[in-house]
Amino acid sequence: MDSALPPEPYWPVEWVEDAGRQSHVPRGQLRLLDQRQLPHRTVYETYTDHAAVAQAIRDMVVRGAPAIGAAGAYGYVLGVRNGIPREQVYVQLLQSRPTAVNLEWALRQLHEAGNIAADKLLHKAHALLERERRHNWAMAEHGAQAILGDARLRVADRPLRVLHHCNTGALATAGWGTALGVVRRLHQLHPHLLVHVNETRPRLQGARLTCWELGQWGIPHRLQVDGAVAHLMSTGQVDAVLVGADRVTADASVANKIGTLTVAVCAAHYGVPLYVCAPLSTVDVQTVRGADIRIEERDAAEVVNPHGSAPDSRSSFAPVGTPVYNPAFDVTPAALITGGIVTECGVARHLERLHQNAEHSGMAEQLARWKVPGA
Ligand SMILES: CSC[C@@H](O)[C@@H](O)C(=O)COP(=O)(O)O
Repeated sequence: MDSALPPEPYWPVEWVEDAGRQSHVPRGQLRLLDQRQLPHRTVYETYTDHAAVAQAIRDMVVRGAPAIGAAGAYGYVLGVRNGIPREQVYVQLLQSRPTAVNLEWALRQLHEAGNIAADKLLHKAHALLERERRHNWAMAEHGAQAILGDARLRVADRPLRVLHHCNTGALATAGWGTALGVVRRLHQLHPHLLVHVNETRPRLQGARLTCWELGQWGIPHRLQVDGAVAHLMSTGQVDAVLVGADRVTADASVANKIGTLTVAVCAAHYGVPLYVCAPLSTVDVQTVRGADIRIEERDAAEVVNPHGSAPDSRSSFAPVGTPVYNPAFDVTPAALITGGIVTECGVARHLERLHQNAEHSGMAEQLARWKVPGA
């Protein structure tokens, strides 16, 4: 496999340099693809201050754990460039969304670098994004090989059928993708593939974004409502489940988009292997148990109106004023992750290999404390 990540037709998070001469003050702006408008409109917005970036993350202009990490890093650069106190910039960005650890991880890389100049911070943000993209690519290879090597998944006379929840493609990662990155690589190696796409209520990341990306990549797919999962599995229509993660704790619990736990329970019940695909930047060993993860609760409008705007009597599914509970994520315990956790260093069933390959010295120590399913 070529080690260079192929270019994407679109970059959801990108720093755009201003024309003109270089200076020690980083010129340029952050450009985000407004994911709220997909699949029908491809609109880019530009950002020159950190508060607007924090708002864009909150409003899900950009979403997906690694992508909000990258956007947050560039937001931090903008804040420092604009002379705002670093602590204020850090806290404001950090508070934009609480569950995905990648945002905190990326912000800390910059905030803990000390009082360095904004142009040096910009280099760090670029390096961070490049590294995430490379890791996605490595993860795709590990995941695809693991699935092709999984004896339970050897099918000859029909497509290999994988189920995916939410969106974990290039849009969610600012690069190749995590779980969908594995799907992309799998499709290159084994084109006889069908992806069952969960629509992913309430924000419909599956229907709007995953179907859009799979369509661009030419990967066969079919959309279903989230409630169809048990039926699909009970009728033998799913060979494996692939999902991403927003935070993986020390006990290998996985926070991911609401509905993942339902998929995992069904998969375990019907003996369908479930793979979680996440870079090590999503592993948070400081959080010991899944129950300790802070789950973001979002606005009621998202549940009663698929476009998320304040519902009126015409746009609301439910009677106006209906009380709503809208947790954005749930937590799947390690016992239900029956395939493994795919990272850029290998599949977490094989802990020894993870240690050997861990790129960063500190990571090996962290992984030693990480209890991995099946290890
Ligand atoms: C590579 S993305 C992994 C997760 O971030 C993804 O599965 C997810 O839950 C995204 O949630 P979102 O609320 O759209 O940001």
